[in-house]
Amino acid sequence: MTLHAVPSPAAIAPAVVVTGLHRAYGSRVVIENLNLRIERGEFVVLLGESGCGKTTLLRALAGLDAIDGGRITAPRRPAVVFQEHRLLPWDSLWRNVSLGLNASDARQRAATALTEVGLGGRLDDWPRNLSGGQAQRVALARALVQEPELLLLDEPFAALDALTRIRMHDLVRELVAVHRPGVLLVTHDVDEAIALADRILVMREGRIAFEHPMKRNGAAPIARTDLLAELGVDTSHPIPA
Ligand SMILES: Nc1ncnc2c1ncn2[C@@H]1O[C@H](COP(=O)(O)OP(=O)(O)OP(=O)(O)O)[C@@H](O)[C@H]1O
Repeated sequence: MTLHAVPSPAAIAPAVVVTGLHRAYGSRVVIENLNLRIERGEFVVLLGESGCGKTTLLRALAGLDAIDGGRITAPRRPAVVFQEHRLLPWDSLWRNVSLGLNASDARQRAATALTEVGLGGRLDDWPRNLSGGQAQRVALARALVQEPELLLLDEPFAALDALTRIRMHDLVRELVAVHRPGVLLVTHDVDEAIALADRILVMREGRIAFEHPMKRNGAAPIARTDLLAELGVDTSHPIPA
């Protein structure tokens, strides 16, 4: 009889571990002694006032910016989706998606990824023919084709209309459930955070000041008003609908 070893959850490496991260621009400290761990398949959403350091953290995790101290341990290079799609206008959709793949089956893999985001019939189409939501779908396909262990999302839905945004939420949730990367989503949208997060983090002045698990360990969902209060929004006055 042959025994097959089944990896225990503890044997699956986390998507990323950050310890004692420090980042400064000149004398201005932007990230101070920040610690963070994201598991594979975990959807973490990062909120915080403008200027608190969210994008700086994301760019450091993506390897796009230098760090001044601490350590970022990730098994592989993360994939990033930005607010703007950043597709190359002179390349077809499948070439955009497979950029950097360097594989003989690149077109096939791009086709699979485009199908997953609902654009399987558009391989040879061009970025100029896409709506904003479709372009972000292609950007998602381009990220997922790399099979990342960590997926970084920097306000990717912020420029979309409300209905498209909701559809993108559903799509991202499905894709993360299938591919199971760890996810760090930066957003200003409290409802988006509540809709998508397994865990919500609030950053203040370069530190994780508040953390709330959403589904894990049977945790109760956080009330919208409590989250707004954590973000410094005065909720004592009713907000007109
Ligand atoms: N290249 C840079 N040089 C100098 N200061 C910078 C640079 N990039 C960011 N900063 C400063 O670092 C701080 C954090 O910026 P960051 O973009 O990370 O904030 P954020 O939380 O993402 O803000 P927002 O929500 O408005 O995008 C800000 O005070 C910003 O002015």
